[in-house]
Order: sequence, then C-alpha cells, then structure tokens
Amino acid sequence: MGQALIGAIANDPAARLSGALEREGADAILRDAGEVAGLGANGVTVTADPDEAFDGADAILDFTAPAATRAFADMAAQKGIAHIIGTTGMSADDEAHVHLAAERTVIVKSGNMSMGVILLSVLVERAAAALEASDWDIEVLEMHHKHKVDAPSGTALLLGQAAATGRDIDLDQNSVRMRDGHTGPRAAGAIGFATLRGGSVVGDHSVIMAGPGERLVLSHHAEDRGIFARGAVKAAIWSRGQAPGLYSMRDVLGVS
Ligand SMILES: NC(=O)C1=CN([C@@H]2O[C@H](COP(=O)(O)OP(=O)(O)OC[C@H]3O[C@@H](n4cnc5c(N)ncnc54)[C@H](OP(=O)(O)O)[C@@H]3O)[C@@H](O)[C@H]2O)C=CC1
Ligand SMILES: O=C(O)C1=N[C@H](C(=O)O)C[C@H](O)C1
Repeated sequence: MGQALIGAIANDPAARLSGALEREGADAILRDAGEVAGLGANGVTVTADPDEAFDGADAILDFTAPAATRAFADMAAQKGIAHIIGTTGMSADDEAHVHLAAERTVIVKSGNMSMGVILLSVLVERAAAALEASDWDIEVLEMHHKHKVDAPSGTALLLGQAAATGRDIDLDQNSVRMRDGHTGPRAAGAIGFATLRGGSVVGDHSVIMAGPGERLVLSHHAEDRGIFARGAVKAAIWSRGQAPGLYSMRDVLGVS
C-alpha cells in the first residue's frame, strides 16, 4: 500500500508527500520514495525513524500492522497530526487505544477506503433493515491475495457491521466467524463470515442475503489498490480543520 499511496499523492494536486516510513532493515530505507514506488525520484528519502517521517506532516497515512498503528496513534495525538488508519486485524484492545487517541486528534479509520465499498455498506445497511431477519440469512464472503494475514478482512467486518446496524443488533453477539464439523443448523438472525485466500486477488466482497426462494447478492470487486490509496488521500485532505474525534469514511464521503 505504501507504493500505491505515494502514487495517489503524486496524482493529487492538493496533496504533497512529506515523509515515507519503513521498518528498520527494510530494503527501501535511505532510498528515494518516488523511485521505490516506480515513479521516478521525488526527493523524499524513506526513513525508519517515525519522528523524522512525521515531521512537518499534516496527516499520517497508515497501512501497516496493529502494533505500529497503536504507536502511531499516540504519536499523531501528541503531535496534533491527523491519523488516517487503513490497518486491519486490530483487536478490541487496539480499537480502544485508537478511541482514546481520537480524543486528542482527528482520526479517520476504515477497513476499506474505497468509494464503492462505502456505498455498498450503505446499501447493505438498508437491505438488512428492510428484510426480516427470521426469513433472510446474511452471509459475508470475501477473497483476498495469499499474502493477507488477517481474517475476516476489515471490509468484511465493516459490511457485517452495516448489516448488524440495519437490523439493530450487536454484531459480536450475532456473528459466526467460522464453521467446521457438525455445526447444527444455522442460528436464526446470525451474520456469517467466510474467508477465501489465494493468488493476487486485490479484494472481492459479497454480502449474500438468502431468503425463502430467492437470494440477493450485493458485491464489490477491487481491481486496483489505487482505490484505497485515493480514499486515504481524500480523508487526509478532509481532515484539515476537523475537530478531534474518530471519523469514518462515511463522514469523509458524505454518504449515510
Ligand atoms: N483500509 C483499506 O482500504 C485497506 C487496508 N489495508 C490494510 O493495510 C495493512 C497493510 O497492508 P499491505 O500494504 O498489503 O501490507 P504489507 O505487509 O505489504 O505492508 C505493511 C508495511 O508496513 C510495515 N510496517 C509494519 N510495522 C511497521 C512499523 N512499526 N514501522 C514501520 N513500518 C512497519 C511492514 O513492514 P514489515 O514487512 O517489515 O513488517 C510493511 O512494509 C493491512 O492491515 C491491510 O489489511 C490494505 C489495503 C486497503
Ligand atoms: O489486505 C488487503 O489487501 C486489503 N485489506 C483491507 C481489508 O482487510 O478489507 C481492504 C482491502 O480489501 C484490501
């Protein structure tokens, strides 16, 4: 995602890359960030020092890992920099940490930054509200590339949350995250998740609403990681002048 972000910033006249961070020992350290992204030199040197990378920045675009995101949330809050979080696979404890940091700075956090997925979540919420839970079973199916380390995807959870909100139920209390063996029949009102991994799939998500004699399927297919990067840049630009708080991509895109 780092390379996609550098590309999205270069293509947006309202944005400027001020720093680029990688982990100590990574091949990209001390290289030109534009060259690492395959765009030609842009004069920004990749560093392993977060302080150096964040110095002078208005926003941090963070697509890393939960432990890093926790640490960067503290740094962003302390420096008063907006924190745009795309990292997924965060625990409840990580989420609570981010909530606390959002008391001190602007945080935009979303399991998916693309316009299409955010609109899909609105449609899922409406469909789930309209369809009787006793008749319509909701399953969220996702497939990603073989390098992905967390499951279900952040997007699948975001879509599951949209369905739960539409039904006015608690997702954690009603979700089935895996099935194996003699599971018994499906619990009425459950929201199920199924995960596929393989190849180079950028990100496919379907919310299946299975009713008596018919099936409604709402899907999104990501073809290029640029859609996530462009959303993150949009969020960073939007964050300017906002009051501290935890925001979603619905806030950024103005859809509900
Ligand atoms: N919300 C959205 O729209 C999207 C979210 N994502 C999420 O973004 C995250 C990253 O995805 P992706 O780019 O594919 O993953 P990668 O593993 O390719 O990239 C993550 C990078 O972050 C680096 N990193 C981790 N910890 C630190 C740290 N403490 N300091 C500096 N660098 C660090 C990793 O280094 P190292 O390899 O050395 O650990 C790695 O280079 C995932 O959680 C993914 O699910 C991805 C796409 C879209
Ligand atoms: O890891 C990925 O690649 C992606 N992660 C996000 C997720 O967990 O949903 C967003 C997108 O689907 C790609």
